[in-house]
Amino acid sequence: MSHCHQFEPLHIRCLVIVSLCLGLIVLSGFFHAKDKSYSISKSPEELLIPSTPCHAKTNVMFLKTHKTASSTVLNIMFRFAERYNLTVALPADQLLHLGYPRTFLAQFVEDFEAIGQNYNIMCNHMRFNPSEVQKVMAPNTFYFSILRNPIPLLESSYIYYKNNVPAFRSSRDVNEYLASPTRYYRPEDFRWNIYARNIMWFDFGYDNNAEDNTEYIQAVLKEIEQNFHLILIAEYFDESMILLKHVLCWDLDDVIYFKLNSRSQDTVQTLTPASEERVKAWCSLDWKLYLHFNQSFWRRIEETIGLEVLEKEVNQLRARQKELMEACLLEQEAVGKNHIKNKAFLPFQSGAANILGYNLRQDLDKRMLRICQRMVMPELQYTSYLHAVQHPHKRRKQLGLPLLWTSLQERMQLPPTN
Ligand SMILES: Nc1ncnc2c1ncn2[C@@H]1O[C@H](COP(=O)(O)OS(=O)(=O)O)[C@@H](OP(=O)(O)O)[C@H]1O
Repeated sequence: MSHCHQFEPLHIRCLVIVSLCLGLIVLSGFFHAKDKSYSISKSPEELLIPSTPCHAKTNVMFLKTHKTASSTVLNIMFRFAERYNLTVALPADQLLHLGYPRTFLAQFVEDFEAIGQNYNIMCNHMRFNPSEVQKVMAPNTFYFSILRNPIPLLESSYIYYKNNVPAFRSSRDVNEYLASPTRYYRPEDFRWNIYARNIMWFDFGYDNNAEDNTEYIQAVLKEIEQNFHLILIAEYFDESMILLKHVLCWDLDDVIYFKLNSRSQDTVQTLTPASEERVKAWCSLDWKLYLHFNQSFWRRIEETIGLEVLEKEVNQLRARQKELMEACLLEQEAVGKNHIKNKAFLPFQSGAANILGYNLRQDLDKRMLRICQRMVMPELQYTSYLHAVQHPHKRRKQLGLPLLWTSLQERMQLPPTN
């Protein structure tokens, strides 16, 4: 600073620099006025360019399809709901899903009779039924969903539902099942066999055993395009999050995530090339659904943000994710079910899968603990927790997990619910 007093031009330059800095600080405060729940360093470039000049959309419906990375999206949605104090359309009473696999009805939502069409967020599993969803969600709601390549999806589904799906139970492994699916699959076993064929088609509300007919498929694709504003692709999860963030006008921080509901590598089976081809034929409705929306996903990127911005922002997302993982996690990765120390964070285990979870660092202060807990909170625990917060007078959901709610809450050190 002493240089500033020596030479007049330098003095003026210093003044200009100081006022510029002050201006920047004020501006950055203005553009980032929304409560940032954790502070991750921002580059000077980011401070100069306001990331959200538009208005964040807060009425959002996410159709949670099965085995498509949808639990990670649900966690993002729940955190967003908490940040803005939004009302979530949660499963009623002891339901953990919105009536799935029954076709959705508004009465499956907790307190629908009292709250009516005033929910902001809806994202638990359901079988889509637009007219009933519209009774719950406001007319200006944004609808989106996610699809995954049916080949890895079927393998994931096979392992996860191994013990429940008759078609899976009676085959030795996924390759054997795919070698002659009709030997194991009986459409009459409707309740469980939905996971064994065209599960995404079913989740969108259609008949997963329908004939593969071009006219019918085109009609369904058109209807989905009318009902949904955006369809994401699990294989391009980070790209999907960036597109979502732009379309919803959310902050980058809103779409930072830790991968949830993944499996240990030793519970993944390898499909033979022949099996991969068979999935395309056996699940041809899902295959066509996926091909169609994979194309429109990339078209949408080109029409909106473009590949250059996409790449830049995907890198930013990964950098922030890494920062947050270092801040929150004991190990820098997900760990097997037997290595999860705090059983309150144990994800629901199913079939032959070892579903991974996370261990938090021991030295987190209160604020970071709150943030990190939410990043790793599995679907059922988070659903149950939000249900208790939103509906304090209702009976708490019995999770069927080893812990009772009270000890779950104590161990997670979550804030009181009323
Ligand atoms: N971010 C991200 N990117 C790519 N893939 C991801 C991501 N998050 C979760 N996953 C994978 O999604 C599978 C779990 O899907 P769901 O959470 O939808 O399953 S569930 O229906 O709710 O049980 C599960 O797949 P499998 O591991 O093959 O079973 C997860 O690994």
